[in-house]
Amino acid sequence: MTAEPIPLVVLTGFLGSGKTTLLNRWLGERADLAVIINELGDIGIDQDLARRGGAPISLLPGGCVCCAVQGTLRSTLRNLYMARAAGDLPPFSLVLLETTGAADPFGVSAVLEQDLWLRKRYRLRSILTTVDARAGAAALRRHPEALEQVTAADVLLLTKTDQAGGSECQALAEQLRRLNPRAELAQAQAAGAALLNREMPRQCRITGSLAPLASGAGLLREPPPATGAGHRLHPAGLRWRGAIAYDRLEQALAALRREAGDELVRLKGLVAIEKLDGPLLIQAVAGEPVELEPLPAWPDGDDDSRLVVIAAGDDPARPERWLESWRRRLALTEDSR
Ligand SMILES: Nc1nc2c(ncn2[C@@H]2O[C@H](COP(=O)(O)OP(=O)(O)OP(=O)(O)O)[C@@H](O)[C@H]2O)c(=O)[nH]1
Repeated sequence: MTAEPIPLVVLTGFLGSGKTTLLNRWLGERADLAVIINELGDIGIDQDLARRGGAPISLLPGGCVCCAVQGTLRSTLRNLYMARAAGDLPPFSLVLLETTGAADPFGVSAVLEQDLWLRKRYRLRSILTTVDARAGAAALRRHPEALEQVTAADVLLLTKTDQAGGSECQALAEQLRRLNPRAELAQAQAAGAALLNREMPRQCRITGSLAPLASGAGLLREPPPATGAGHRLHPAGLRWRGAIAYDRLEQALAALRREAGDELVRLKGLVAIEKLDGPLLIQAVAGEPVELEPLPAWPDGDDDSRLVVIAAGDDPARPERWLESWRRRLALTEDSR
């Protein structure tokens, strides 16, 4: 085999930090990408929001590529390579992997390092990490996953700078430089898809938890999970049929946020609303206001309403309970989970 390995770029960043938004922009700028989208839960929303264009998009639901679905990442990369070689896919020149917002990017590089077949055919080109200019500092304090993503980055991309004050951005930028002095720091808004071509010198792999370093620097206020404890971020999803009235949706959202408090780190949904043709896209990041956007049509003809919530904490069953309350509050009957 003489062909050059295909470059792989990892796009990571904490939950809701703007990965899919950036991915969509880049998909509009270049047509030579193959994309893999990894989602924490079984019900995907990002895949529906990703601008299709001509790019082949592979979906990896059900857990993080760094741990739960490492095997699926391996087979997805193999399949992509074989399909390209057989001419079944356009001759893409780069694979862009959007991780979940909870992923450890080193777990992704481990997949390539440990698999000889893949190592000959793919080359990790760079790790790009989005950091929310408003919510990023709190995420770094609360979630070890956010810290891992920042420390692993070759490029740190500040998102939502349009919503943050200058001093807020400045303070976060200084914190990021301290945490990862090796990484380049840029505004996501100014980062064009040409960034994907940049070859980053590969750093040595850091093994073991980085959390003690950060705790020492006074960055982590909450204890990190014990080694091997897995993520403390838990997804749950619900699908149902039937449109609901807009005011009932508003009430249900308010009740969900009251019940969940600051354990709710991410909420995404596509919901059928009475008198609307397409779905209402619902998004919220931590304590930020809920964003609602009517879409003109249901993606891929799948017109089930669906809602995904992601909770932080030690009780993996909590988000299921929030969705149970949601279902009862809205009297949803045709649950097709
Ligand atoms: N104002 C503003 N909003 C943004 C920007 N980037 C993303 N958002 C909003 O932030 C929310 C989350 O954006 P996504 O791109 O879905 O974030 P993500 O990192 O893919 O989210 P997960 O896949 O759930 O981890 C959405 O409501 C976006 O519209 C930005 O630069 N400015």
